[in-house]
Amino acid sequence: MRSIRTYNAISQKGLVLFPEAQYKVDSVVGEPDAIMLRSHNLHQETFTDSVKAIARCGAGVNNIPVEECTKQGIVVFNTPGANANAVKELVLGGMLLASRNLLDAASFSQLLDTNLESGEFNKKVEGGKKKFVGSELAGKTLGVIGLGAIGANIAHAALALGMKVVGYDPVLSVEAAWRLSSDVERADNLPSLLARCDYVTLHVPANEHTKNMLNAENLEQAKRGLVLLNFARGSVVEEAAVLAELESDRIAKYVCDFPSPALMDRDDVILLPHLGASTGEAEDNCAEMAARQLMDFLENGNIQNSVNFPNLRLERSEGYRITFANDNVPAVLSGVLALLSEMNINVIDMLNKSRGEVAYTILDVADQPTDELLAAIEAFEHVSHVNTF
Ligand SMILES: NC(=O)c1ccc[n+]([C@@H]2O[C@H](COP(=O)([O-])OP(=O)(O)OC[C@H]3O[C@@H](n4cnc5c(N)ncnc54)[C@H](O)[C@@H]3O)[C@@H](O)[C@H]2O)c1
Ligand SMILES: O=C(O)CC[C@@H](O)C(=O)O
Repeated sequence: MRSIRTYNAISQKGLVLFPEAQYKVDSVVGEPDAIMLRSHNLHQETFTDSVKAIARCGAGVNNIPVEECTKQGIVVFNTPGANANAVKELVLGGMLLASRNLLDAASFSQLLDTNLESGEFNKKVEGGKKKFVGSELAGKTLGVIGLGAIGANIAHAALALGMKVVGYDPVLSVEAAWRLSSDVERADNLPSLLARCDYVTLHVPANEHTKNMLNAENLEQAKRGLVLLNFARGSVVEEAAVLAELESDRIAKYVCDFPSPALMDRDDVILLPHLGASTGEAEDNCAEMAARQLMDFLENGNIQNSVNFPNLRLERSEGYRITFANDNVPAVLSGVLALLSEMNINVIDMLNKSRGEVAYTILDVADQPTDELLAAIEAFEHVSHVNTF
């Protein structure tokens, strides 16, 4: 019986995929094979030796100590793209909240005096609406910082709304570049993007390279009246710089999915409670994807959508499977293959990939691996986490 320790409210659509006869899945299991979570912070936690994998139901992995996990041989997964549509729709909502003064207009309507007779009531409605005159998105320029799953979706939706789109993503993957419309203009740096855009939205991961990527220095270059949207993480903007530019009216509105005390009680800030991925559809997608990836890893040793291990998947053929991780140094795989050859064990199929300092191998062999064989592989210098399936 394998066990999965869960944190946060994870959609049942994902959890029910684990067959009850083979998996115990709950929030209290003691020595889990894997952890499944959403935004729970794992940075202060220690992992028992039983933990082989962690699956983040979502995109951001800044709540997981990924480097430490790599050192411990724990494979960390996320679910790329699974909540991208939900975030795209909320960002469009955020743009409209800002451009049409929707929150103030809605509270004005809620507070209308119900005791007025109908003529007076309608006069109040028609008289009040002048305060909420907005502007249209069509014809305006949107800057998208980070053109991955969410950024690309937003860029395409904005083009469909008649906006011009400028993108900035110096580390864009080839696959992401293929998905992107050629109508998205490229900015070579952040000041040039900020100077051209009426709206700017951030969709980068939170890490040491993106910390305070919008800051006092580059926000000074922003077009006056900018609407800034942050549905990435609080840390990607320098909050004090945003507040200063709100004071100077260079930034007209800041729409942010990550409330903080300094941002509260301001007419020019719209705060949402980390709601980007909170749709039934996105929660289902993320949980299903995370559960499938965990099962494929725990049952077959396949790795899909890992953020710290190489991604590799080998269809099960006949025979038995051995997997192992190793430091990415020469002669480890050849040593293991020589050992198999000495023991007269036929390799049916094989896959080996490396990522940074880690390599991972899947070997399908004809004979059932004995404990001695597995121990001999584990005894190789640089090899760890030998498994058989
Ligand atoms: N508000 C929410 O609820 C919510 C939901 C989902 C994701 N997010 C956040 O949004 C982030 C992006 O999600 P995604 O699914 O689009 O991820 P993704 O990996 O598909 O895209 C991220 C993009 O950022 C780019 N990037 C990385 N470093 C960069 C840098 N220094 N400058 C410019 N671009 C850079 C990458 O090349 C990639 O194209 C997540 O990491 C997460 O923090 C928030
Ligand atoms: O689980 C959530 O509600 C948020 C997920 C989101 O922040 C992500 O990074 O995918």
